[in-house]
Amino acid sequence: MKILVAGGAGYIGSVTTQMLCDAGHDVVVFDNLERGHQPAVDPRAKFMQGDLRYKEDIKSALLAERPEAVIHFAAYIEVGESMVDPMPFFENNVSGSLNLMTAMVASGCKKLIFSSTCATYGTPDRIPMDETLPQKPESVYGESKLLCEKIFQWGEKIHGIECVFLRYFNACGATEQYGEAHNPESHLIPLVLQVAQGTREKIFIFGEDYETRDGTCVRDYIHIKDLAQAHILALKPGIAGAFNLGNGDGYTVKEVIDVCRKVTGHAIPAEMQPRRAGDCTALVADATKAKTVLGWDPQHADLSEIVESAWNWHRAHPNGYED
Ligand SMILES: NC(=O)c1ccc[n+]([C@@H]2O[C@H](COP(=O)([O-])OP(=O)(O)OC[C@H]3O[C@@H](n4cnc5c(N)ncnc54)[C@H](O)[C@@H]3O)[C@@H](O)[C@H]2O)c1
Ligand SMILES: O=c1ccn([C@@H]2O[C@H](COP(=O)(O)OP(=O)(O)O[C@H]3O[C@H](CO)[C@H](O)[C@H](O)[C@H]3O)[C@@H](O)[C@H]2O)c(=O)[nH]1
Repeated sequence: MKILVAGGAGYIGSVTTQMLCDAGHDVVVFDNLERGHQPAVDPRAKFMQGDLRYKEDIKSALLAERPEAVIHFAAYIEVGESMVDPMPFFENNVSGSLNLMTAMVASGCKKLIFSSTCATYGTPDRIPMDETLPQKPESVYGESKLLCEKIFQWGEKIHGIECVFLRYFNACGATEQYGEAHNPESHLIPLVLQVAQGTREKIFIFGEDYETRDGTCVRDYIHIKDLAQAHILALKPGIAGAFNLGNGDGYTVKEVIDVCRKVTGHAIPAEMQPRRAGDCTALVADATKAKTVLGWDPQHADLSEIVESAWNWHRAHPNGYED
């Protein structure tokens, strides 16, 4: 298939592009490079620099390329940042998505796969979390993603654009070629690995007073190769709706740091800090629907293996994509 990947120069987009190319798809990456890296774009894909906030950029890209499907990763992604400076999240995530859907209608593209998130649920009433839970986001980031889902649902109903919402839990890990290089970095595992690499003195733990087994937040960490695989499966005609993507194993922040200590052999000093605004207590997936409907079969569920893949990438690329 011919596929346009919006945000394909970013972390999850780069690995998904790599795996789409491996599977023989014809890929066009559309990215403004504000948070992504051109060297992270698989050379087998065509690269187009453009910004979803500018209607004409995406409309002309879709009219020129006429992809059969769009995979949409392009967004601002940090929960903490969204609680300090909220409006850019609505501008980029919501109006960018609105412009994308408008351009898809104009170009006749009938399939969208959207990077949604477990942050759209907020702290759930029960764990593990399936797709029937109410969506009550606790952060601006989560709210912005929920608004996108709603826009896309109307696009599906009225314009017949088949929409898949992949609600990821916490993406992590790397392939040999592509890994996580956000600047500044905010995600737990790469920050912990920076301590092991000696570029950061210690890791701050945001909150020790949550109602969890050791007081720190619980998350479900999922390898980006497994995430990427779900996008490929979701391309199949007839697949639509929301799918939670996680392993179903919850790890506290302290447990993640311990796994990183074992993998790296580094002591990794940690210091307690107050809670970070917008963080939910515990988010763990029930991915039964993805397994049964998509045929999704995650292959890299072991957290030590995930951390090891990230550690290998960071050691091979100590300056991320800046070399
Ligand atoms: N990383 C996670 O754990 C996680 C979890 C759940 C959902 N998600 C979602 O997955 C998607 C990808 O996340 P990521 O970690 O790869 O993020 P990322 O920041 O690495 O990648 C996002 C990419 O989109 C591009 N982009 C942003 N706004 C753009 C715009 N207006 N026009 C064109 N390009 C634009 C950036 O330059 C970047 O290359 C995001 O939508 C995010 O909300 C991520
Ligand atoms: O220096 C740090 C960084 C993070 N954490 C904690 O580690 C956990 C994971 O935090 P991340 O920043 O790595 O990930 P988030 O769970 O905040 O967010 C990720 O998953 C979300 C869904 O929950 C969103 O989709 C978002 O895009 C994606 O970045 C949280 O409890 C956070 O408070 C720390 O204690 N110290």
